[in-house]
Amino acid sequence: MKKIAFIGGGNMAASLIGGLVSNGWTAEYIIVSDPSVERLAYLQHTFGIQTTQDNSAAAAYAEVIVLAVKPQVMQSVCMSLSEQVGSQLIISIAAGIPCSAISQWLGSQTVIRCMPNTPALIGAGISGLFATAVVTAEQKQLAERILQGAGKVSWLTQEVQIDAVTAISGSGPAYFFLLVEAMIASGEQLGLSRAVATELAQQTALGAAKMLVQSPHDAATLRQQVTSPQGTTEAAIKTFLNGGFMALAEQAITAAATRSQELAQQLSQ
Ligand SMILES: NC(=O)c1ccc[n+]([C@@H]2O[C@H](COP(=O)([O-])OP(=O)(O)OC[C@H]3O[C@@H](n4cnc5c(N)ncnc54)[C@H](O)[C@@H]3O)[C@@H](O)[C@H]2O)c1
Ligand code: PRO
Repeated sequence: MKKIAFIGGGNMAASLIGGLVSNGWTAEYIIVSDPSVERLAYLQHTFGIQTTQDNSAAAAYAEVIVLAVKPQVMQSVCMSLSEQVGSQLIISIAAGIPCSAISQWLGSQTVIRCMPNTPALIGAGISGLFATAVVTAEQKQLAERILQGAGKVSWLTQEVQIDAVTAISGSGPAYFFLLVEAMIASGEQLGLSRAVATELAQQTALGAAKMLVQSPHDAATLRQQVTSPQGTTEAAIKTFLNGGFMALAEQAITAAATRSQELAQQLSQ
């Protein structure tokens, strides 16, 4: 078991820490640094881990450093840690920041870039991972063990693929939440109470997601199985498709990937 430091203790760090602890990682081997005293108190209370406001102390303690601050502060955080970084494995979860920038700011080549997603909080996430050439097979295994508590892990062969991962699974939960918001609003308009519309939409999302992962059929077949000829589903699906749903979804997801590339250009200069 390795000592892990999380630099930044926000939502995503808490999701990953929750996964680690519930998978049996010793809480005393995890330290998190964050400027917010309240946040640290919450993390300490919830997971029993060590906490500090001093990023350098956390980095010096650890064998693995997980960079979990917002992309906009990553440069200053990394540069202030360069003295403490030696042989540790670095795992960055920041959107848009390339390994080359992190290596340059920290003075370390041993970098894995990772794009998790918020279902990590309940162990149902998926992370896309890219390792630089110097990262060993053993270090890749260690990164997998750290991230598996949060869900599945998928290795990428080219760093540029992280932009697509960000657009599909990183941002993806928000697309489903948006559809559920629209379903609840429509349910209310059609005369249901908000509570009933919410329960119907939530359980439908859960059932559909479970079918997607458990059924041998693909999404299109599952959709066709709900859609009776000239029935109610067909009326809705036709309205979606005639309104340009497929093109709009592709446009939206491409916008996320493009934004990931833009962040990489802006934040790594
Ligand atoms: N939320 C997501 O869906 C998601 C998904 C994948 C990747 N990410 C990436 O994860 C990273 C963290 O995102 P989040 O959603 O957890 O954000 P967040 O705002 O919840 O967490 C960021 C944390 O960093 C702390 N912080 C700020 N300045 C700091 C400093 N100088 N040193 C140490 N800590 C500092 C903040 O107090 C905060 O607790 C981002 O880089 C984001 O791109 C987020
Ligand atoms: N949340 C981050 C963003 O919106 C990265 C993927 C999900 O930028």
